[in-house]
Amino acid sequence: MLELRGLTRRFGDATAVDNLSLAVADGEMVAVLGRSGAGKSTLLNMINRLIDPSGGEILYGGRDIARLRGAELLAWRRQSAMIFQRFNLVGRLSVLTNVLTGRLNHPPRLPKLVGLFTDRERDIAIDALAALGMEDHALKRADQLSGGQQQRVAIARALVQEPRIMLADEPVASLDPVNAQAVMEALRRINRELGITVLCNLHSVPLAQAWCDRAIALSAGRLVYDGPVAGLDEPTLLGIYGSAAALSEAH
Ligand SMILES: Nc1ncnc2c1ncn2[C@@H]1O[C@H](COP(=O)(O)OP(=O)(O)OP(=O)(O)O)[C@@H](O)[C@H]1O
Repeated sequence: MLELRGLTRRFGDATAVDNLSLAVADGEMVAVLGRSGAGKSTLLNMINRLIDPSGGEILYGGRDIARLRGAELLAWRRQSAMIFQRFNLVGRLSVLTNVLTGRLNHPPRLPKLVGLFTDRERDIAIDALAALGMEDHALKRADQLSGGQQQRVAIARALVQEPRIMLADEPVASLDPVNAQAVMEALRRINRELGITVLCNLHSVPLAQAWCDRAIALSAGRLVYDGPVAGLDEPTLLGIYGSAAALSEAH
């Protein structure tokens, strides 16, 4: 279980995440909603420790993640894989090689730096591509794929880290509706079939309602909703987004 207690991040005088407390059970799929600037990215970046909290605790399995250093911090980053809006694949490399780069931080590291992956690692990478319906594309150059396919490869690259949690920051924001659905479906599948906890920042309320069980919503860094996506009725959404205009942008 992931538990946040009084989690806070300030940037100068501004408070991006403000005294946030909540728990996420293993295997949940949670949408993180809120207007632009509400603190969603800061939240995920703190969980992965790309950003250090100003205060509060991030507990996973009873350990305070906010205090990890060195090898323990690297191990945590492997366990809590991040997905970004930009897929950051290397276009001229094959899909399979891109996925294998997700293993670079797994020991032994030296052979991998010169491109030597074991057969087992190749099997893990192929399995990850298969879990995302992408195994037939393994030998193509990454830049030959559509945006949605590239994002699924990026998710496969994250999967080979063998994470417990997937932190997805606007994973479909740059995709057309068809590709956005395919990527959300892929996240849902790895959540259900592999039991990986998914926290997913989304700009689209309908996508959250279609693919997630639970939503949490932030407004100016504060938690303003935490409950089932079915509870996101019009008055609740107006409260989260502040105005009908802001809400209509989230549809
Ligand atoms: N490195 C930084 N330095 C200063 N302020 C920052 C920094 N990162 C975030 N902020 C501020 O913190 C607040 C929350 O930003 P954050 O990016 O977490 O919001 P968000 O909900 O993810 O927004 P978006 O949906 O636009 O990505 C904003 O006011 C932002 O300007």
